[in-house]
Amino acid sequence: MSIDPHQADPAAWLAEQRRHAPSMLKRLLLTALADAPLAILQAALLAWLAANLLAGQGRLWTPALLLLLTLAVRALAGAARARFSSGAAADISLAVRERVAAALLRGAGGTMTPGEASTALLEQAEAVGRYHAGFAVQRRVASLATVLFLVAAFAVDWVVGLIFLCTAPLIPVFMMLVGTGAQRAADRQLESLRFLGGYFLDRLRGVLTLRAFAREQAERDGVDIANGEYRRRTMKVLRIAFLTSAVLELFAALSVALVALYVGLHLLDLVAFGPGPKLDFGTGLWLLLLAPEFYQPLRQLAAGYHDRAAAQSAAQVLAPLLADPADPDTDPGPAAPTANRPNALTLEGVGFGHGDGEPLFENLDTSVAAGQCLVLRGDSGTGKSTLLKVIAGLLPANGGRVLHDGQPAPQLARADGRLAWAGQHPWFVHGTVADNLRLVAPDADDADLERVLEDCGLGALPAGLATPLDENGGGLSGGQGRRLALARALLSPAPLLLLDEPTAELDEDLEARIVATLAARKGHRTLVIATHSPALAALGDHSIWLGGVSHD
Ligand SMILES: Nc1ncnc2c1ncn2[C@@H]1O[C@H](COP(=O)(O)OP(=O)(O)OP(=O)(O)O)[C@@H](O)[C@H]1O
Repeated sequence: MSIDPHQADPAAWLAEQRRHAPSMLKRLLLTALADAPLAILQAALLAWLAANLLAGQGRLWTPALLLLLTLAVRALAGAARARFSSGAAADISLAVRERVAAALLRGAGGTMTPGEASTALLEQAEAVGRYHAGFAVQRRVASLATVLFLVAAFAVDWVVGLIFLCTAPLIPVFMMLVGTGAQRAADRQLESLRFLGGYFLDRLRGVLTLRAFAREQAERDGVDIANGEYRRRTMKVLRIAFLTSAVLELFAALSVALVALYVGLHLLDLVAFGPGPKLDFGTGLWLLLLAPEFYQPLRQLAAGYHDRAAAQSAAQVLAPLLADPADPDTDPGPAAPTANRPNALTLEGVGFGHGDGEPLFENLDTSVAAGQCLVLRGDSGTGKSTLLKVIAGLLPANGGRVLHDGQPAPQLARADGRLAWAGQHPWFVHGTVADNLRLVAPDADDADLERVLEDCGLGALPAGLATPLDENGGGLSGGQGRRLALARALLSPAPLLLLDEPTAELDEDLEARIVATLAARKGHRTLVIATHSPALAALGDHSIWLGGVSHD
């Protein structure tokens, strides 16, 4: 994946995502904060009721009714909290998912594999929502609730307050200790999921080829291995999560036992410190009931700790992806076309090489006026398609620059209809020929569509405009598919057309027709054509030879 993880600060980006559900998160926080005072009240009412029962006093209705009321309010607050929590998680995940989808459509994902893209859209967007509705809220709730419980405990018995104060930090300290390991395990799990997603998708796409070569069993074994690795890494994350909660349960249980021991000894007058005679049965029971409630928010915080690790791993990928300047939140939109349009296309010292290898081409200079035709020629593999991609902004030039109308070239996906592309392996939507043509000209009538099909030698399709096809062009021959892509580019209103071998593998008559069609478009559109065909190359006002050797 070509995303630079240093483009954006993942931690700041992650924190910022709470803006997608501000009111839901506020309501969630309020209902979550209500739990601690209600727990203190519930424990007090229960202790009051028990003390009155034990003392045989008649005032049972008041504490019993108040207790029922508190239990009901607490249950309602819990239900509301669950509702707001799932609502906030869904809102945030949806907003992040929409932005990820838009970024991927703009081409911001660079060379992300399909598996990486689908993981970003599904699991990683989900992890961000889960973190904000879970751990991030619980962190604030736990700190405020802890202070409230401590104040209540210290106000009644400083020894119990001290036990709470000394044992509470054990939980966050332990969480920090396991934190690095948990983060590493979450990263590795996510990496494995991304790999598995891509691997599985690739095999599904190529299932017919695999079957033809009798490779099903070998590939099934491959999927099993990838799946086993994902399972192993998931189990590691779960092991850390379960182990963490088990240790935290132990801390909490020991601390509750300590409070119980102190209260018991005190009630038996076996300890000589603490508030002394003031600690009666009711107060002792209240403190005892308070103890598990005191550790509850911290335990919930710890339980959500692996959600935090998952969200941080997700942010490492999503933050740079969404830091693309064309993000709807940050992009002011494409620059308005300039009134002065001296050149439709200029290459200034353009060079490109894949990775660290030898440059495919360098120092290319040319200036193509609006309405002219630039032809790219050269032997197979010399870089014609690559140069088209650089001109389209699908690949970044390693040197020099490409100017469209005097402006730095936009990426194809962000060109806002200023350029159209017909590649060697065109993509179609699942539908009819008409559906695919109307992608670029929604208002075109059938006569317009039939005319452009005729121009591209597709006048005799079996079902005409209603001919069905799938996304790989299935339903048409390879040559027909490429000509349909050409027809789509011609139908689009884009002033600059980038065409990759539009006459490849055509017989002479069809080639002549395409050449005539493009000749008729010259003057109205600027054409850049990669081709091996001398007839098509003859249209060029300018040509670039790649590979250095001209065979003309
Ligand atoms: N993603 C990539 N990574 C590394 N090398 C690549 C990549 N894509 C293409 N190449 C290499 O770049 C070179 C130029 O490829 P390109 O498709 O631009 O050639 P071309 O001139 O259009 O060929 P043809 O006429 O056969 O279509 C080839 O040698 C190819 O192997």
